[in-house]
Amino acid sequence: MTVTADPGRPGGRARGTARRHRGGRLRCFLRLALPFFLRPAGRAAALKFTLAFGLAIAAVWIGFERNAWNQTFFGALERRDADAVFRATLDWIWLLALLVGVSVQRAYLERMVEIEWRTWLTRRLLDRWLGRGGLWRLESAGRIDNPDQRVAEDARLLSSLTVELTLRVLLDVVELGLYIGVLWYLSGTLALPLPGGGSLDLPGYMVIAAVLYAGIANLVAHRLGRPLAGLAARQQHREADFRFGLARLRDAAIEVALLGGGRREAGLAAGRFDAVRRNALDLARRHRIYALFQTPFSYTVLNISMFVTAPAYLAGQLDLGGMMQARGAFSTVVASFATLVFVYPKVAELMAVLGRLEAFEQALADRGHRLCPHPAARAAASDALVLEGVAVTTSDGQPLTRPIDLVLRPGEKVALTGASGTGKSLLLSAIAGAWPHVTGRIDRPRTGWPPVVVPQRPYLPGLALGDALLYPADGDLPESRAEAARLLEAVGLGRLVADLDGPPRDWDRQLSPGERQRLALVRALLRRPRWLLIDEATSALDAEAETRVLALIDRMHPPPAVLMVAHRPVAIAACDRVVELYPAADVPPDQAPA
Ligand SMILES: Nc1ncnc2c1ncn2[C@@H]1O[C@H](COP(=O)(O)OP(=O)(O)OP(=O)(O)O)[C@@H](O)[C@H]1O
Repeated sequence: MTVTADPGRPGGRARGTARRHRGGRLRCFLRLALPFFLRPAGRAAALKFTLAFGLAIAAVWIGFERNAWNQTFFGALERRDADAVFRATLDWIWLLALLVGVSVQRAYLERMVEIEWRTWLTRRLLDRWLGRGGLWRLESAGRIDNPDQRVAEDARLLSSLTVELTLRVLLDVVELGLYIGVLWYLSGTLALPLPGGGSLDLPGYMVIAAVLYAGIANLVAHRLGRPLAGLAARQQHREADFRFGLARLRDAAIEVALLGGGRREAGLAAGRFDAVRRNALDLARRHRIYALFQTPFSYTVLNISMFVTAPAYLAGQLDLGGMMQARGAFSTVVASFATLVFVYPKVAELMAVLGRLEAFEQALADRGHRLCPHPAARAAASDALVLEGVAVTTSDGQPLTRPIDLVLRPGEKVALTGASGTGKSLLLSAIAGAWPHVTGRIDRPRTGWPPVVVPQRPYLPGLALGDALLYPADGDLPESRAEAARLLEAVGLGRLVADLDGPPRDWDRQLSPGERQRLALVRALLRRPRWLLIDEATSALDAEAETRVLALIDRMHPPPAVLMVAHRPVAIAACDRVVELYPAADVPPDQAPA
């Protein structure tokens, strides 16, 4: 979770959305829809959508038939015609069965389209976020809040809201097309008396009235409902913060228990939930304001139709039956044309979702934060890692370390030391290409690069041990199984050999920090690195175990070149030489007063 300014709050947009421009959401929508619906799987989904639309129209037709059925049934009853009543009853059963079948199948097809599109969307976002280095790029830049929510929740909402709204609007268009001609015909020509005498002939006046009435209603809906999009975006943001906070607690369960922090965590989580609640209240208030317009509008459409059709009846253009028919047609035209009034809250939610996805896509596409390899790095002419005047800076360019020169040749082992917080881990990350804020020149060796890195915090995915030791490669262990077993024995984890082919386990929770560090080293050595960057990877081991584990590196053929961040004598002694890193603020030793 990167806490950024609330989207939705005036003047408080998330940084990732700051460069949003007009039409951005539409372009983002097209980018997320067209490539799917143009490919074969998407075309099949589009076909399903078309079928769902056809079934929705069929449901409208069945509705008409069921309406007409009333006349048949009650007419037969009135005539006391038992045969006709029986036939009408059979019709009723048949129409009901048809309606159930059509409705169920339509809903199923809609779900299918949603799932297929969401699957494509999710894979696309996962690939761009995780597969192409976006995860660390976005996290390190702090550019975007809750990317996990954008992948999990926003992709789901985008597909379901779009399918639902598109179907609804298409049906409204069909109904509008069906009824507008009927209404025009029934309207006839109204002679409007003019003040100075004479009259103005107004053809299709009911259509004009319906379009004006619905048009104004759409405008009012837009005006009243506009704040809903911002509020919905803020709600999604806060819900995600709340959920992420709870999920992160699960990783720190034992620490919270040992610190006795349960009550405090409950308070903190309640505080985050309070932000959810406050915005939910704002949202509810805005929905109430909106409903104060939408509800009377829905209820009065039929009544208004009475007043609109009455002049034609009074002028003798329509009989009572015609007026009733015109009322139905007028209401349908208004309701279809004023579709925005009915769907605005969902449109606002869709806008919020699109805004979040657009910001996510923009942040992912921002090559300004591309990390691997960073601009300072280039391939060396020689087979050595060469650093010339390299200094690490903060993301806003403040120097953290004094420049350093270093040449690391194959098979050499160099310890990188310095006070805590100097920037040793960041320098290692910069060499590996993961920290872009660096000055000076880094020449990567010609062969054997990229390096294998053993980070300070060992990360072991919750896979079977064999797979966790292959990570990030994806394959079978058999080739290196014997080697893995030998290394596990060598680092004192022989008891885990049986787990190599065992079920997935949560290694991060079930092993001690020292055991995890040893596993991380085993994993690194299994990759037979030529260049090894180690960040205090034996800090949790006792001196004897540390010596034993580090000796494994020397026994490799050929031994890798090692740059190792180290604080402790055992690790430093295992290296050929020591390079010290100083904070930028320190006075260089040669300039220090005697
Ligand atoms: N992702 C980050 N974003 C911003 N600042 C960071 C980040 N990681 C580390 N820093 C800051 O950069 C400085 C150097 O951090 P670094 O982890 O490189 O220190 P270190 O020398 O490895 O420390 P230690 O020996 O305690 O592990 C610290 O002041 C730290 O707060």
